[in-house]
Amino acid sequence: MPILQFENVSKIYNNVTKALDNISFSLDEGEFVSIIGPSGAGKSTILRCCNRLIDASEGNIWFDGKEITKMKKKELRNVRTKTGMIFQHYNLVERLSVMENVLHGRLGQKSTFAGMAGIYSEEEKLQAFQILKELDLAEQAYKRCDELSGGQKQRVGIARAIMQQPKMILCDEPIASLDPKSSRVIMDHLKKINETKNITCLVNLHQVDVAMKYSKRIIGVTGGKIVFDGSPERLDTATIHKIYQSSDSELITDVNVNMDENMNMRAAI
Ligand SMILES: Nc1ncnc2c1ncn2[C@@H]1O[C@H](COP(=O)(O)OP(=O)(O)OP(=O)(O)O)[C@@H](O)[C@H]1O
Repeated sequence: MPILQFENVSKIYNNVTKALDNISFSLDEGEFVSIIGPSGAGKSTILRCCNRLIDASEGNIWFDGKEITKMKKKELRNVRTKTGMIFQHYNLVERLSVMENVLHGRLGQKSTFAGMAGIYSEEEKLQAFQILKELDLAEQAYKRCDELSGGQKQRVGIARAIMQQPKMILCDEPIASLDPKSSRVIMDHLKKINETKNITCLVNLHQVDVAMKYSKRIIGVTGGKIVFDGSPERLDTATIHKIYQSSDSELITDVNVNMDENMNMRAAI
C-alpha cells in the first residue's frame, strides 16, 4: 500500500494561477524521492498539498491509507503529526533554545494547555536529547537558536520533525540557503534518517546533481505537470532540458561531478 497517493490533483490559486495540472503519483513507504523543476513549477504546492497546508482544487490525496482531501480538522491534525516538515528558512522560534524547538515537535500530540504551558515528560526530553545527539547537536542543546549557523538551524529543524515520530518527512528546499558543505551534511542526515528509521522522504530541490546523488527516484515538474518520474539513471540531458524548458548549457547533468564544487550551482531557471 502506498504511503502517499495523488490522483488527478489540480490546484488553482485565486481562480487564476494553475499551479498543479492534473497530477498523479504515489510513494511507497521508505522511499526517498526528490522533486525537481524550475521556479514556479509547482514543487512547493505539491508538498503543501500532502498535509493540506494548501487545499487541492480538484482530485484526491491519500496518506497512510486515508483520504485526506475530505478530512475534518481533528483527523487532519493526526495526519500532520505523522508528516514532519522541513523548510528552507528553518521556521524555528529563534529566541527559544534548541531543546525547546525540538520539543515543539510534540505539540501536535498534546492538549492545548500542556502545549502552551510547555509541559513535557522526562521521557520526551530524553528522546529530544537523543535525537539531537544523532544530529551532532548535543553541545548546542541549551543554546538559543539565534546563536546557531544555518546548517545547525536546519539540523534543529530535522530534529523537530523526527520528534514528531513521523511516517513521512516533507522537505521544501532544505539546502537552498546553505553553503555546499552544510548542504551535504543535511542531505547525508536526511538519507540516514530515511534508511535507518524507514521514514519516507519527499524533498524539493533546485540542484539536479544533488537529487541524482541522493534519490532513488526523481519527479520532474514543469508548469504544474509531471514530465518525468523515474530513476536518476534515466534522467538524461534531454529530459533535464524538458523539465527546465531550457537549452541552457549550465544545467548540471554529470552525476559524477564533485558535489562540493557544484552544489551551489543552480540548474537553469
Ligand atoms: N499563495 C499563492 N497565491 C497565489 N499564487 C501562488 C501561491 N503560491 C504559489 N503560487 C503560484 O503557483 C505557482 C507554483 O508555485 P510553487 O511555489 O508551488 O512553485 P515552486 O516550484 O515551488 O517554485 P520555487 O522553486 O520558486 O519555490 C507559481 O506560479 C506561483 O506564483
